[in-house]
Amino acid sequence: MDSVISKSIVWTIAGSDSGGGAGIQADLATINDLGCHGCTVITALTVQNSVAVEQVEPVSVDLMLQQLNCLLKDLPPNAIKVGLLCNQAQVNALANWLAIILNDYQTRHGVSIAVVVDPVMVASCGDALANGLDFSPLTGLITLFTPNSAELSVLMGKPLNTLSEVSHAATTLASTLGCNILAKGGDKGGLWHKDSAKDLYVCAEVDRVSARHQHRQFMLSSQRVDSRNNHGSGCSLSSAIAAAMAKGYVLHDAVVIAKAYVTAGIRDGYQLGDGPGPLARTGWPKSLEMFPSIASFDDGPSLQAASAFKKLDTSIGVYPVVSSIAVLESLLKAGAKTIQLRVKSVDDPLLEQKIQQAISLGETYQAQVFINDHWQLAITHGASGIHLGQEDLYHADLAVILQSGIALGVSSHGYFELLLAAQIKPSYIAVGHIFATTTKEMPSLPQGLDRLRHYAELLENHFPSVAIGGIDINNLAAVKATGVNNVAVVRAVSNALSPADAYRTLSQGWEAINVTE
Ligand SMILES: Cc1ncc(COP(=O)(O)OP(=O)(O)O)c(N)n1
Ligand SMILES: Cc1nc(C(=O)O)sc1CCOP(=O)(O)O
Ligand SMILES: [Mg+2]
Repeated sequence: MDSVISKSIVWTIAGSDSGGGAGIQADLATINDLGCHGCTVITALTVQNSVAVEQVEPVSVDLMLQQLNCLLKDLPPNAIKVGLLCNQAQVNALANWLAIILNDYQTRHGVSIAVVVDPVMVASCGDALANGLDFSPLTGLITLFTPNSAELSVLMGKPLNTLSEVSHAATTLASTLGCNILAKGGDKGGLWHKDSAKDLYVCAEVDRVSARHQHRQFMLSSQRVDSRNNHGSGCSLSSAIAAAMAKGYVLHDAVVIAKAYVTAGIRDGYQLGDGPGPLARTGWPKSLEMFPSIASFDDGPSLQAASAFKKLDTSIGVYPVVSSIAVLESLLKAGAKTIQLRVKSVDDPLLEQKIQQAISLGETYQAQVFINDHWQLAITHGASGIHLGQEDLYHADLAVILQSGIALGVSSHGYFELLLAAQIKPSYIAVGHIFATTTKEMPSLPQGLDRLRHYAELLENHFPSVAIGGIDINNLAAVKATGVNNVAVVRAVSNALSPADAYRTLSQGWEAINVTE
């Protein structure tokens, strides 16, 4: 019997690099390395090695369209990366084709296909590949456009020497092309920095991410790797973004995954010819150190803490999140040593009283009581900890919480938010929602167990991890098998006939599950 392997499909519409370091060849290496299947629509044959581009021969528009139509019949894409387009006829034809196909997919299947466009103009050896193209026919069809500083400058028709000039240009381009922009700073333009590889991410509108992270500009900085073996880094970055989106990651996550992938690839890159060598292929990024730091590049606050928040006194295990003081007390009696009070009604007249009672019960039962959201009241009444979501972080005074010596837990929903949370150096990081939940409306989709495994691995040896969302006795073993350290539960305990019994069963179940490597 044929084995059934389900792989996301990424198309790369780009030029062949006979030297194998960039173009279609780098795209395929990246797409395969990140666990997707790559299909190619070749726009040009380039005659090049690591030192020079000797010839560029565009394919005809007809041949480009034949490749697109042939693939569409049998291997439809989950995401598309566009690299070298050689002439205006190719841009126009691709734009017309995409306009019909993307619209058709949206109407017939309710699916939007991500399109990542890397406007290739110059090879890493410095030789020109394409020039003077007008990308405006692609307006409204692109998810992310990824020019480097030199390309952005050509597109805007003026030099961009400072960060604010780059930001202004990227914002203008985002609005004219109707897309998000990743302005890359690797090429010694206005974003270049000798110690860090900085990219400016201009988020216009991104599906399924917190409203807090929309319409924002972020500076993504990775440690600059001092290597000239970076041939194909732009191609690898854009195809890695497309691959991550094909796997269902939101754009914010795809961008940081791709940046980590390229940083690791340059770190281990190697020389083959006399010019810049290719990136190493290091697989799905698993080490937190490879990921960029994220800073606001607009009027939003940058999430950084001067030092680490208090370490947890004990490991948590099953972490009940409750709204009722009666339930909280019954769970403390049943042996819960870490618990959260989560009162969401904004005008609850008993809010402060409930917080005081919860904290005092925690003292009675020698348990850590975390207070959700209400950080000032938590400090005033001496809680063990505070839990804040990504949105809450923008209202809270992290310096004051740090100074109070109280533990801080932070929520995250994907790689981007996990990195923001990690920058604060909290006491634990929660990742959610793992399964569907009715407890709370979420902008994001459920993360699922495969992603939880990635997050748990990324956080290991850095921060305790907590999984939340739809966790109950039926999926407890599968959740623990991901390597996550703790689980937070709302309905599985609070909606039970006896919350105390439900807690005991979950907690004993959790402790009894042996996780083997
Ligand atoms: C352990 C844990 N994880 C996540 C959350 C959710 O926090 P937040 O995103 O701020 O949402 P609200 O709970 O405030 O609705 C949590 N409370 N606890
Ligand atoms: C409060 C909360 N925060 C989530 C997150 O993903 O940040 S999911 C969630 C609800 C969890 O409830 P239940 O265990 O009933 O599914
Ligand atoms: Mg909150």
